[in-house]
Parts: sequence; C-alpha cells; structure tokens
Amino acid sequence: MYENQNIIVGLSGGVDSSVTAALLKQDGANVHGVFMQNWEDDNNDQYCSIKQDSLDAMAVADIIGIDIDIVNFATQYKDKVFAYFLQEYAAGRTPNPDVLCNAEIKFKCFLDYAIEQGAEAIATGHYARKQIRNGVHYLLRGLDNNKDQSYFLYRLQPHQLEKSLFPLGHLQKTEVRRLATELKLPTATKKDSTGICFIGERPFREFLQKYLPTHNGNMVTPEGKIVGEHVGLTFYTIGQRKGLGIGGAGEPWFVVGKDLPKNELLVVQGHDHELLYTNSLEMNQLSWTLPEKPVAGRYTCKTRYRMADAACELRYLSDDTAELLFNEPQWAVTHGQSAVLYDGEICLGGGIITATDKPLIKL
Ligand SMILES: Nc1ncnc2c1ncn2[C@@H]1O[C@H](COP(=O)(O)OP(=O)(O)OP(=O)(O)O)[C@@H](O)[C@H]1O
Repeated sequence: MYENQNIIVGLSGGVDSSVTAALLKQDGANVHGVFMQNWEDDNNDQYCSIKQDSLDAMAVADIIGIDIDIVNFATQYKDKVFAYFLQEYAAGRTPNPDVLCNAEIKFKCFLDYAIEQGAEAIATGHYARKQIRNGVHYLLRGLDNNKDQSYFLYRLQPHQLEKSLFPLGHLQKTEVRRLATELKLPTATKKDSTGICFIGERPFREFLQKYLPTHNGNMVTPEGKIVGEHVGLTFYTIGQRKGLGIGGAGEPWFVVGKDLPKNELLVVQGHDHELLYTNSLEMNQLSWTLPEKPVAGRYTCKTRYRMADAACELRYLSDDTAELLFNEPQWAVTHGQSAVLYDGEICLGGGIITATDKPLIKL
C-alpha cells in the first residue's frame, strides 16, 4: 500500500510507534525514524525518561533496519506549548498541553521538517483512523475504544491531516503488543507512558511549584463556610477529590470552583452535588479538521479525554466562539480543557472551554 513512499515515523521509544514503523516497512515504504527531543532534561533528574526513550527508539530502528535521527524541538516546545501551559495554570484554568503539542510540534514542526527532508507523509502511533472520501481526509476515532486518541488530534487542520498516517488506528492495543513480541521489538513489554510528557511520573504539584508562585488560602463551601486550607489555586482542578485534606464526617469533598480575586477554592460534598453538573459551555479558539466548519446542529462531544460522548447542540456565537448545549448535564466541565465534537465516528474538531452555565469560576 505504501510501496516506495518516503515516510518519516515519529519514533518515541514506545511500543506503538515501534510497531507503526515496522508495519510501514513491511508494506514496502521507505521508512525513516525521527526521535523528537521536545524537552531539555533538567539535571538528568530521576523522572525524565528522554535519554532512555531515545536509546529505545535507536534500538528499535536498528532491529527494524531503518535510519533514525534525533531532532531537537525543545525551543519551539517551550515557546508554543510550555509557555501556554504555565499561562493557563496561572490563570486558574486546566490546560491540555498534549493537544497543543500535537497541533504545534508533532504535526507542525515535525511535519515541516519531514517535508523538507523529502518525505511524502509522516506517521505516528496514535490510535486514530483516517478515511479519504472524494479527496477529503476525515479524522476518525481509533477502533480500540479504550485507546482512541482522536480527542488529542482534534486541532489538526486539513493540510496537516493530509500528510499524516496513523497505521495503528484499526488495531487493538493487545494486537499491537502481540505484533511487537512477534517482531522481537525491544519495546514489546515497555510500560505505556502516562500523564503530560514533560512531567512524566513526577509529582505534579512539586513540578508546577518550580514555575508558579503559590498563595495559600481558604477552601470554602458555596454558603461561605471555611472548611480547609488550599496550597495555591493553580494546583486544583474542577472535580478533583484527592489531596484536599478536608476532614469530618459525610461524603467526600470535590472542587467545584475557584475565586481568583479572593484566592478561595470552592468545594462541595458528594460526587453528585448539583453544582458539579453543567448544562452548557462556551468555547473559543475553534479548530476544525475538515475544510468546511460543521454546521450548527446536533453532535456528540467529549469534554475530557476519558469522558463518555455526550449528545449536544452546537451553536456559533461568532467565527471563533461557540456554545454547546447538552441533552444531559455533564460532570466537572473544566475551563481550559478541550470540548471535542464528533459526528458519529468522525472527529470534527472543537475548542477550548472558556465558560459554563455554573458561574463558580471567577478568574
Ligand atoms: N519524542 C517523540 N519522538 C518521536 N515521536 C514521538 C515522540 N513522542 C510521541 N511521538 C509520536 O506520537 C505518537 C503518540 O504519542 P504518545 O505520547 O501519545 O505515545 P504513546 O501512545 O505512548 O505511543 P508510543 O507507545 O509510541 O510511545 C507516538 O506513537 C509517536 O509516533
């Protein structure tokens, strides 16, 4: 299928991209690997896996029999992704840097680099599919429901999608691991990476504290009762239960809002507290995967990566802003996260959540 095509694969040192490269090579493509160094390892600290990942990527390239280059995009990553990440946290929101990393680094810097090198396309180990109908490239969900990564790819624009391949999209993860074992790839049993790539396994609060000032303050109920102390509003997100340290009897406590001017964290008791549920949201920075933006109307939407699809109605407020009205109230919709729209299997794109009908966030 890819006979003699020049394809550059993003080799991360993980099992998914290893199998991606091996499958393309089997298909007859001229495959070249690239390991992107997007983060400068501070003092070789214990949590940073970049060195090991690059060694794994090289070992995989060697076994498959392809060349590999290490390309440094750390400056672009700092400017485009990390700066935004800090700015959003400082403003009390909860950004998703992996979404931005895809749009700005993997499918922009890396894609541009690959085209300059003479590649016809890039390929990654993302669990998503593509379909071409009448010359239009559609982004579809990965077939493995549990691994589908189309959510993270929703900011890819048509020109980026056209040059991208996702050879694993029709496979189940178990099948990918089985193939890796069969092909004797050293990454066959390597643990999946978790969390935000530059933070890795490191404690989140400890990491963020290095970059953002912290101001202790009160945790209060919507009725104004002080029930605890927070260590800085930046470290909390809507729906958070762990790490609040509020004692006393009754159901667990959840974060439901932030008041930045007063430096107060709003908390409620009970997972199903009505203030944790939202009927509508507003989003900006709209980005669509198809040449035409979707018409206003009924779709499904994910308000977080791991959230189930929710039926909703899309209404445009301007060229760059829209609102979503949900059929059923949605739990813990969070400012700064992405709302991603689907039409059946097709990932249409979406935007960044800026407001909900629960005015509990005062930024
Ligand atoms: N540092 C990197 N260098 C090159 N490509 C990368 C890098 N990080 C991610 N990618 C590409 O993006 C894809 C998705 O990245 P993600 O971090 O979600 O990895 P993953 O699902 O754990 O996949 P893998 O098992 O390949 O690491 C990878 O499969 C790979 O093709």
